[in-house]
Order: sequence, then structure tokens, then C-alpha cells
Amino acid sequence: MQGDICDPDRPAHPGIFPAGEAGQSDHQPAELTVDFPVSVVLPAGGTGERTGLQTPKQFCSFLGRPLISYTIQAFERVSWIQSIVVVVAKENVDLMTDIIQRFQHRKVRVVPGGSTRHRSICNGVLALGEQEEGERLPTDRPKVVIIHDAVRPFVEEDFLYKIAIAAKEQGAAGAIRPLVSTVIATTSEGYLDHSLERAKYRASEMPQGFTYDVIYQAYQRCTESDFEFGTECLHLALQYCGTNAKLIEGPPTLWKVTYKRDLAAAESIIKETLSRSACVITGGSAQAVTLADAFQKAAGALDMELDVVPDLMGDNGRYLSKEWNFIQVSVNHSCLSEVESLLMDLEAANRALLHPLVVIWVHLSCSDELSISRKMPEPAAIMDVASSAKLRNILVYAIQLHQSKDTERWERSVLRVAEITSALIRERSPALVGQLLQA
Ligand SMILES: Nc1ccn([C@@H]2O[C@H](COP(=O)(O)OP(=O)(O)OP(=O)(O)O)[C@@H](O)[C@H]2O)c(=O)n1
Ligand SMILES: O=C(CO)[C@H](O)[C@H](O)COP(=O)(O)O
Repeated sequence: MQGDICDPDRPAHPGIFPAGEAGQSDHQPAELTVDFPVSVVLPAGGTGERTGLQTPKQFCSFLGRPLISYTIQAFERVSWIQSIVVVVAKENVDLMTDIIQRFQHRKVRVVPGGSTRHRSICNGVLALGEQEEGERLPTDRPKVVIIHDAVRPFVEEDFLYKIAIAAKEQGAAGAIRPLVSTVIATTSEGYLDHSLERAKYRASEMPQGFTYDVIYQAYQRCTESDFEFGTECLHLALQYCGTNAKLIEGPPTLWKVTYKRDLAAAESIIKETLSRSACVITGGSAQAVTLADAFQKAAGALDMELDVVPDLMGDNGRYLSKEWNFIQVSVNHSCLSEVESLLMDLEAANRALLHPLVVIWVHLSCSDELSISRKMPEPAAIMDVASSAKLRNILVYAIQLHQSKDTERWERSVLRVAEITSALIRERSPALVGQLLQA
């Protein structure tokens, strides 16, 4: 953990996260503005056959939220994107509509997909030029359409910006990555025919951007064979509109969830992104502040940003609006009033809507006051508070720590608190909710 105070308004995360919850970059420009209308098509109409799962991968859940919701969030947080069309199979339109309502997504329309990816994307592009149900005026066609697979949740605003600008200037633009394996051609008998010079080729990834006119015309002019077997929108723009796409190397996080193992990798990135920062609330007590300071030092190696505040009043209320985890330190208070008050603030701020939030209650007992038994928190009371918070998507854990005059012993305990805290925040295990751990 870093001890220095850093900007709590930093973009939360990439994709997963608010303005980048999962995978956000540390060096995102302060504000990127685009002075032309940009809309997005997210093809999400596939079955995810290669995962081997019954559920299409875009509807698989991570920390209680489907993958498609993380991808939508990556786009809706971008102020210069005016609308998002999500294309899903007809039988999933109701499910998708429910996801949009449950996670309060904005700017989103759902459109039925087709039997292939190109057919789904084409439906999305056509929908951008159509009047929305219930609207009296025709929808403004966007100048630029960004197309992005719904199963690539970790896309950053700065990269979308580069694609949008290049698409407006060139007519088409797309993300590329270096090849990790050499591409070879095989004979029909299964022998090597020839191999390509790897350095000359790139993998085509998403997002891709097009002016509306280019992508619209490309789909008007392409053949049934393109719709059935094609895999590359940039190719359609070249072949049917003569538009050579600008290619821009993107970050490795643009990778597509394709196999079952990719779902595990996505979950791990999401958890990692949610574990980047914690806010320690001391209540202003001198012992709690000393503990928080020691905690910061001990936590130095755990790679987490740690801010210390007395409470969440006034300007400190900003911690409630971003992706922070919370550590409430109580000294000799065996009652849970401070945690309960924090939980009320978090609920009022609607902080647990998009993913489970972690609150850790660190109970510090100082042996030179009161009797030890009077200072011990009641495990059943902690479990009650935690169980009720869990229903509201807030994961409450507790750690008991005894102050020691023996410096070595004290330092070991503080280090244990830092390690337990870090593990609880990273794992977000529902099974450990309400447990009182000893440091
Ligand atoms: N008829 C289709 C097929 C695919 N897609 C979408 O295109 C994106 C990329 O395709 P891919 O990874 O191939 O997804 P699936 O077709 O679902 O996977 P698989 O090929 O393993 O079945 C996915 O978001 C997928 O939902 C789509 O909108 N409509
Ligand atoms: O990388 C891409 C560039 O167009 C597409 O995402 C890809 O072609 C679609 O996925 P798949 O081929 O696996 O259906």
C-alpha cells in the first residue's frame, strides 16, 4: 500500500469499473472531449460455444454482475459517447433489458441480433439510424460508430478516444496487437503449406471505429457470404468502400473472453481492480491514528493505496462516491455503532450497486483500560450486522487486535492486520462475511 495521499477522484477502473474499474490506467488524461456525435454497437448475440458452458459468456456473472454489464459500464462512463446499442439474441432481449434496469445503465438500447456476428453488428448499425420507440423526432445519426465485442470488458477511455478521432479522420480505425504465435497455412492433407513472416502481421482486435456512412454502406454492399463467414469489419470497409483503416496498437487488456479460462482471468482482473484502494477511518482517536500510521508502513509492500481520514464528513464525503474499500478502526468500543453508521452512509450513496463493497471493522483493544472482557466485540452481533449488510451487497469482516507495549509483538500484529485486510479486500469472499479474525 502507498502511504501518500492521492487523488480519490482518479478514474476508478477500466471497464469493470467506473471510468475504468477493471484495468484503468494511471495516466489517463484529465478530460478527453470529442466534438462530434459518437455511438457504440456492442455485439452480444453469440452463444459462446467455445467456453463449453450453457450460459453465453456475456451473461456469465462476476461478483454478482454479468460480464456485459461491465462492458456497458466501460462505455457509459465516457461523457462524449451519446448512445450504446447492445445487440442480443431474440430470446435474450428480456434478460438484457432486466440487466440494464437492475444495474441502472443509461444511454443503452437493446436490439435483436442475427445468426452471425456480422448480422448482429449490422442490426446494431441500422438501429442507430432509426427512430427509437416512443420518440417523435428521428434519432440523430452519429458521425462515428464504435464497434466493440461485448466480451472485451477492459477498454479504456483514452484508447476509445484514439479510435474515435482516427475513425473520423480516416473513415475507419481499429485496434491491433502483436501476434503471439506464427500463422501458418496448411494443406488439405494437414501438412505445412507455408508460414507467414510474423513481424509483418498483426492480430486484429476491438474496438474498431467507422464513420456512420462507411459502416452503413459496407453492410449495404457486402455479400451473403461476407455475412455468413466474415470475421472482420475493417475488411468490409476496405472492400466495399475503399477505406483503408488506420491501425492503432492497443493495450493487452483488449483481449477477448473466448474460452472458459478467460472467464477466470476476467474475474481475477476485476477483483484486482477493485482492490486498489482503501480508506481508513480513525474516528479521530489518537490510538486509532497511531494504528493507521503503523498500518500504512506495514502495508507498504501490499500494493494498495491507503488514505487515512478521521471521518467521512464534509470534503471526506468524496470517498463515498468512488471505488474505495473501507477500514473502520474502533478503539475499546465493543459496540458496532461506527460500522453501522458507515454502512448507512454507503447505502445512501448507492455504493454497492455495481459490485460488492468491502468494509473491515478493526477493533483495537488497549489493555490498560477497562477489563478485557468488556472490550471484546460480541461475535453474534458482528454476524447479525454483516448478514444484513450482505443482503445489500456490502461484505463486512472484523479483525480483533490487542495493543501491546512489546514493540516487536505490536509490529507483528499490525503487519498481520495489513495482510488479513489485503486478503479480505482482494478475495471478497462471501463465505467469510461476519467472521471475527484475530491479528
Ligand atoms: N451471432 C452472433 C455471434 C457473435 N456475436 C458477438 O460477437 C462477439 C465476438 O464473438 P465470439 O467471441 O465469437 O462470441 P461467440 O460467437 O458467442 O463465441 P463462440 O464462437 O465460441 O460461439 C461476442 O460478443 C458475441 O456475443 C453476436 O453478436 N452475434
Ligand atoms: O477480433 C476481431 C476483429 O474483427 C473480432 O473480435 C473477431 O473476429 C470476432 O471474434 P470471433 O472471430 O472469435 O467470432
